[in-house]
Amino acid sequence: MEIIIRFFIIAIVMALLYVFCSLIFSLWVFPALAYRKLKKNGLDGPSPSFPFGNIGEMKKENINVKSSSISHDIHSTLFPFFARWQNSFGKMFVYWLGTEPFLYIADPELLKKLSTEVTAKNWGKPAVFRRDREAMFGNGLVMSEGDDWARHRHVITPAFNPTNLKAMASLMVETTNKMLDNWTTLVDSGTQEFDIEREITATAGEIIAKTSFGISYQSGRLVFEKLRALQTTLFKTIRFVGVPFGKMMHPKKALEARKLGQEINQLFLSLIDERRKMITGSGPQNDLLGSLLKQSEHGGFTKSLTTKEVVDECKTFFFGGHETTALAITWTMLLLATHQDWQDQLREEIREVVGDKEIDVNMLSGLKKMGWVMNEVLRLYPSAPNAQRQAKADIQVNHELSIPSGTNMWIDIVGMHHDPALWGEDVNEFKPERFKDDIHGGCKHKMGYLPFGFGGRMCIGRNLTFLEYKIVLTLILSRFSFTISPTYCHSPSIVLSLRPSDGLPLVLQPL
Ligand code: HEM
Repeated sequence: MEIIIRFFIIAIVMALLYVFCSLIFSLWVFPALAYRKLKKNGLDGPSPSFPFGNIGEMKKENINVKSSSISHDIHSTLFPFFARWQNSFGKMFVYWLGTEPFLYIADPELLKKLSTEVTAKNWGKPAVFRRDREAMFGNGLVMSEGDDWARHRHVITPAFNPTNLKAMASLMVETTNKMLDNWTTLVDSGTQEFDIEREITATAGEIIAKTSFGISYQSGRLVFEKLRALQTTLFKTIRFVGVPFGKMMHPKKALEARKLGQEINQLFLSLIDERRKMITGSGPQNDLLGSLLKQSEHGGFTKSLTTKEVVDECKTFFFGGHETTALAITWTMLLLATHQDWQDQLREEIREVVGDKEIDVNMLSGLKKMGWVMNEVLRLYPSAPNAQRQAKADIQVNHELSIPSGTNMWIDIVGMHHDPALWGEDVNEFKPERFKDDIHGGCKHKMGYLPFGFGGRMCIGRNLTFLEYKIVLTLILSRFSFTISPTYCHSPSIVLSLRPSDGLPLVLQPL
């Protein structure tokens, strides 16, 4: 008996020792070794402290600046710590989120070199974010890696072919007109001020619900509400991403996020179930969900997605598909409200290109100035303000830089879009004409303008966005003029995407 007890105690001590050593290695030794390797390249950065890394400084400086005047110099207000560290360490340095070192990159030349060294399939996403955002994206296209990513991308790409996009256009027109009819009724009954962010987000939500999932906004509302609640739960609390056991600092929020994630999964599972029953019929199944299901039923082993993967893609598209586009249109409305000359120019262009005719997809390419405006808005206010990567193997960039496998990278898109060295001294001014004869807007480096990301992992939905952006804006500008409300407070903030913290109140006037 005594021997058994002794054996039992030794086993427990060994197990505890193993857990302790694993923790020390994963939280201390491995990150420190990776850091040393990075530093050998001559990289510097702010000094971290255990176990928070540089999170303390970042939180302290991250004050939500609200102002009645509108400055587009948002990098220094959104990321004051990055702006400060750039001044001290340059456009590439190492900082720490908890016990995870991150290579900060705002140098387009380095990105170009990395892109030639690493193919899309071999780029990973930082494990720390994959875990943190699991409830939101699961292992959908945004977060998947390697062969999984290639398979998902292969299955999803056909859903965005020009024929499918064209078929979505009439639903976009119909849904936008419904919003505008409602605005007309409200203006007639005395309302002048509208929260445009809320309006556009609801309409973009309705568009994605109809075009991607073949459901009404009403049916999709529960999903939207839960996704929004999940987004707020995940991104609005003081978070400790990368800090060991960071989720335990907000146990209630972590549980809430998990529960919301499971409820959203369940909602999508019933949606998929219903569509699976329909797919045996011969009706058109060319929306996103129809395409995914068709592929998973008939795509063959190498091309198919499991039901769990289809759910993850649905979440990714429900969220990514409406929020980013809605925000691009919202920021455009702000910039046009404060630049009446551009509002007039776009209206004139619409008169010339569309006239009194119904909008036709083929006309949209003629809206050149609208394209410049969109590019300039996405430069100043990129809906996706950063991109993240993780090296899946050692990367050697010429003889200059050696990045060890496992290195996390943070690509500061806002930082590059607001860099005077790349754009000139007028970098923070709204000047759509930059894009007149140049798709890079006169940026001194082709990789300095990345609103839709880069390389093979570039945004899969960008053509859908161009289509929706031009249709919604054309219809709004044809029926309303707008000015900024005196109650507007300029306070861009990041809740995963870049958004106006307090909405966008505009005063509308029917034309
Ligand atoms: C203004 C609108 C949009 C912006 C600014 C935007 C921005 C981006 C950016 C920067 C990336 C690259 C992220 C990275 O490299 O880590 C990306 C990827 C992605 N976007 Fe978008 N996006 C927009 C609209 C859309 C729409 C409408 C959809 C879907 C309907 C969508 C779905 C995706 C997906 C699935 C990926 C991951 C692609 C991959 O990794 O292969 N996006 N987007």
